[in-house]
Amino acid sequence: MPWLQLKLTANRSGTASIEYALMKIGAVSVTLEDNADQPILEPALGETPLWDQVKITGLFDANIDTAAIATSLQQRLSQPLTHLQWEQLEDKDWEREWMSNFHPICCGERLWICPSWCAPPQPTKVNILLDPGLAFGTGTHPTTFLCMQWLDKQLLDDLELIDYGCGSGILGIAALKLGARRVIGVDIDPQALIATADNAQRNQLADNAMPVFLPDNAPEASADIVLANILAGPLAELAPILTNLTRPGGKLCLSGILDVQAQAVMDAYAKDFDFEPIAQKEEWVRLVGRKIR
Ligand SMILES: C[S@@+](CC[C@H](N)C(=O)[O-])C[C@H]1O[C@@H](n2cnc3c(N)ncnc32)[C@H](O)[C@@H]1O
Repeated sequence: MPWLQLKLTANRSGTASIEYALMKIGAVSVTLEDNADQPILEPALGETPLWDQVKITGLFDANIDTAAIATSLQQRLSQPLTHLQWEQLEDKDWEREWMSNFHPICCGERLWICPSWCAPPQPTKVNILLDPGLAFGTGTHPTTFLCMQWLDKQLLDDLELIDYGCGSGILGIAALKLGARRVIGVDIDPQALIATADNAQRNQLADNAMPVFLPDNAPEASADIVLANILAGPLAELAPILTNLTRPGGKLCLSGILDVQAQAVMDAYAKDFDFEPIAQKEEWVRLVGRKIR
């Protein structure tokens, strides 16, 4: 079934009321995007909290009366709306749309990520077979790639790791296939825990090699390496927890951080960690620190 998208732009102050009005008049979803190529910055780190100009898209069933919807939207708002644009959107299997962009990826000397439906191009390398399902983590995103590149260079034999914010389980599974003894996966999203368990099985890992937990149920025992690819704000907030989970002398690998946010995140961990030089891919950085006490 095709859909209709109503597109319009608004300034920052008008966005919330338009979003609310669109939902009230029957939009099945509302999407907000930056209209001026400004980075997403998080208020917790003292940066600009929102974009100045926002592109708003309301998604509607194709059978609606577009003129009636536009009138009804305008009646709910105090500011006049201009440049309303309707576009048809063909239906697709949206949950699986990303699959067409997911190809085998080489992450260094040893490690490859392969979609579960592809034959590995280098069968003798360490291939991670992956179907992220509805969870984040295919390696196509720079934040995941930076962590995979780091893991590729580590000697992990017999080490214990924690993959905090495990998503598809990609990082923990890679660590296990590179020789780690055990990885604990933690995520706030139950879908991620399912995806991680499925991917661990797909990669023929032993049943108990990567147990997964919601944060409240996660074991408090520390590990040799803690990986966390989340976002700068949550990483800064999680500093006490991730610090406790890293053994003295152990390493913490943080990703999901924009270059402009790196210092603020390092500051949150500075008391307990010595950081290596920052690695960067596009506007994203990876921070690796050794726990000094
Ligand atoms: C960017 S994805 C990373 C997934 C995967 N580790 C990777 O590197 O591709 C971030 C994951 O962290 C999870 N997450 C976000 N906030 C969290 C929190 N406070 N505690 C645990 N997990 C969290 C999300 O549900 C998501 O699965």
